[in-house]
Amino acid sequence: MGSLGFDAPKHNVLVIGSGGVGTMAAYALEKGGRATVTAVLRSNFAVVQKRGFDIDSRDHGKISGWRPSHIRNTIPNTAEEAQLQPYDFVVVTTKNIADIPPSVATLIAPVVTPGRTVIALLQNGLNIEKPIVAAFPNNPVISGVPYIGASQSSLGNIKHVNHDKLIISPFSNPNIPASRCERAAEEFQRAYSCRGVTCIYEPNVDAARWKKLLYNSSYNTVATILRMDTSRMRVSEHIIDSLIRPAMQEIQAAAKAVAGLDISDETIEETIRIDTFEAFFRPSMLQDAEKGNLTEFENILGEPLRDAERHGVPTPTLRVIYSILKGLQWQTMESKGLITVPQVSSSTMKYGMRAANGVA
Ligand SMILES: CC(C)(CO)[C@@H](O)C(=O)[O-]
Repeated sequence: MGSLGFDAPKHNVLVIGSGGVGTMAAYALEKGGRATVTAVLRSNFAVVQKRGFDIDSRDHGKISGWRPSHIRNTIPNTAEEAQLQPYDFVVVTTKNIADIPPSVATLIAPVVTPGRTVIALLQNGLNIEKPIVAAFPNNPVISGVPYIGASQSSLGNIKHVNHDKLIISPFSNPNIPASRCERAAEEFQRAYSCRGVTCIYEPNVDAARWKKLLYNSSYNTVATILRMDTSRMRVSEHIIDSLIRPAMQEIQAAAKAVAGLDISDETIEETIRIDTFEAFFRPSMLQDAEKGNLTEFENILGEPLRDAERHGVPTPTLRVIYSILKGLQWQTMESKGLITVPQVSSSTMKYGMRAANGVA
């Protein structure tokens, strides 16, 4: 295990992304005492450099002025910055926007030491490991499925409303022994574990990922379309009965057909009630949309939908939700200048035309 650096007193860990999930991950890793964390911050860098994070956490209480061991406003380059030690773990907590570059693989390339760095994807969705395993064939890639309800309410202010439960699993990588990926996942689970959080090792990555999709494919997506918190959806009843539960049941059928998993009806009902009424929780995809950001709808909904359709599972609810979200993503791309639509009507302006930059 020496080549993974697991014999060192503390792991050298890089956390990329410092919103709710990333900051709480950095906090748990430092609190656990087995990691020295460097966090890569973007929009909140100046604020956090000056006064640290203010965290209001269900598990850790109110913490003022907290910073991880090191913060940076750029992704390091371990080949060019001679003073940097190779990272044992690179933890990715950014949103995974599969349809728009730069990809996660491009983002992390400068910090992955071939054959050494363990890449931990603390992100939602399905098949997210595929491009990472392809780009870094000799590095273990591990899965983190967060249940945490953490968000950045304003720059440097983190609100964390659900108990932090993180499910860690090895992704399969045909190029390296399964036991190496398992040991990497177990070691990360140990490093993340600290008083207040529940970090669980789940050997079956499909079980962890499909179960979380119940929530993400339904609540995240419908909340984004309706701009509505999950408490109001439950009060309405019909949103649950005609959209949320049917979407979850389609994920349940897909999980069975695609991965052989049995998700019970009881699990669906528990997932419908996972947020407390008092939280008036706005799922992360809705928060992204409200900030005018692109959403990770392809990994959260597109991938399970395509897998389901390949296996002949009927998915009428998910298909409609997906099509609307694809339209919303198109609008966001236009507002960000990623798509240019001609403003003057012409003979070339027609159904299916490619927009000026070729994206349509
Ligand atoms: C816990 C959760 C599934 C529901 O609030 C969500 O907030 C999350 O992804 O942490």
